[in-house]
Order: sequence, then C-alpha cells, then structure tokens
Amino acid sequence: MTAPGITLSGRGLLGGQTLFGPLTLALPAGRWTCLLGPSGAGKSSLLRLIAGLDTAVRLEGGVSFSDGAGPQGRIAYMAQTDLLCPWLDVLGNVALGPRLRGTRPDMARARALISAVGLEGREDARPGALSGGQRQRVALARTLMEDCPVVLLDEPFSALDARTRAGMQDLAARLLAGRTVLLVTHEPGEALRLAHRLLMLGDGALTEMPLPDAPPPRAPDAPDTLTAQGSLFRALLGTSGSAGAPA
Ligand SMILES: Nc1ncnc2c1ncn2[C@@H]1O[C@H](COP(=O)(O)OP(=O)(O)OP(=O)(O)O)[C@@H](O)[C@H]1O
Repeated sequence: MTAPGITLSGRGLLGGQTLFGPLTLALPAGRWTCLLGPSGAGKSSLLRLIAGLDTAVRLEGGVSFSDGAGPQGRIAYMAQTDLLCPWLDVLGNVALGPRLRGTRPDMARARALISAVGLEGREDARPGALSGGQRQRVALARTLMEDCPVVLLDEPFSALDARTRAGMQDLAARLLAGRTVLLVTHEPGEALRLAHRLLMLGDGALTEMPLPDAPPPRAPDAPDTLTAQGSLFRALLGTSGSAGAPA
C-alpha cells in the first residue's frame, strides 16, 4: 500500500465570509501531520474537505493527491463524535466498514483490534453500555480496521484518561506507520508526541511549528518535548479562531 501526499489549497468560506486562507495545507506522504488551533478555526472542516465530505465551509480552491487519484476508497475518517451504531455490538461496529461495502470482514483482525484498544471481553456490549472513553476506543478500532493509506483523525483521544491516551497514541503510531495521517487535536503534548509535521491554524492562516529532533512517537516526558510544549502553549494563547478576528 503506497500512501499519497495530499495538498489542499484555497480559501475557506463560511456564509460568504472568509474563515481561513488563502492557504496551502500539505500532508507529506506516509507521515503524521498534526493540526492545532482554537475552536472554530476550521480544523474539522479542513479534515472533511480532504475526505470529500459535506461541510458548512466552502472551499474556493481544491484538493490534490500526489498520485493523481482521488480520495475514493482509501481514506479512513474518525469524526469527533464516535458515530457508533447503537443497535450493533462492539464487534459489529468494528466490522461495519467491510460489511457496508459488501465484503466479508476479517473477524480475527476485528477481535485483535478490540483487544489492542483494551476492550477484550466487551465484544458483545452495545455502545449504550460503554463509557465515553470506551466508545471512543471502539471508534478508533473501527478506523484502524479500515486499513487505509490515508487516515484523518479528529480529536481521536479526547475522551481518554492520560494513561489510556498514551497507550492509544502509541498503538496508532505503530499501526499507522507509513500512512498519510492528519490528526486534529487540542492537546499540544499529543501533537508533539506524534507529529512529523506540526501546524497551527489560527487567525485564518497556517503556521508551521518547530518539533523536537527525536522521531515520533516521542516520550511525553522528554525534556525537549516538555520545552516545546511550553512554547506551543504560549503560541496557542496568542491566536484566535478565524481570519480577521481579534487575537
Ligand atoms: N453544520 C454547520 N453549519 C453551520 N456552521 C458550521 C457547521 N459546522 C461548522 N460550522 C462553523 O464552521 C466553523 C469551523 O468549524 P470547525 O468545526 O471546522 O472548527 P474547528 O476548528 O474544528 O473547531 P473545534 O476545535 O471546536 O472542533 C465554525 O465557525 C463553526 O461554527
């Protein structure tokens, strides 16, 4: 499986007003790009625009893939909300993608992923019987099950406690190595652990942020990571949600 690079360029319009841009968001092939920025800046909209999904933000511009092919069938997208089917159990939810495409799911792989996200023994549980963090891990397992070369993750670890979050970050880094990943997060520490490229969307523009020298996944408590976290936090305090908004 070869993961393509992806470039989105243009201006994002919301109700006729510029929300962001003109800008260029380039996702290097086979690498993790992490995107931080204030609420309402347009991060989720960028993700959905790349996935070719409906969004309230209209892109005056375009999205291109380095191999010339489109997004069809090769993007796994994990939304901010878990989007689990309440009438299916955990196993059914994780195996849903192949079923919807009319192919036979690899149930051994689905079970292995459920175990990898720490939910072994809960295969028969319905989403309504799970905590928010457990549901989020089912959604993560479902995304990993897709085995796509491009993976778009919208705050995939936001409902997890610190220890589980670190474990899921490591799992995702391992299983998605070599894929083109865009991760939207509000956590500077998370972005600094996982990014090959770190961007901040604020005041309608993208800014490239420096990263520690060590390759990801970086230790959360490494001195370089902690120092970078402080700088990033200060940068985030100085940005606002949309183009033209007061900083
Ligand atoms: N369905 C919708 N209808 C109208 N406006 C919308 C809709 N979805 C998003 N917006 C608006 O588009 C803008 C960008 O939203 P988006 O969700 O992309 O921001 P975000 O940076 O991901 O925010 P957050 O960090 O809070 O998730 C916001 O001003 C939001 O109010």
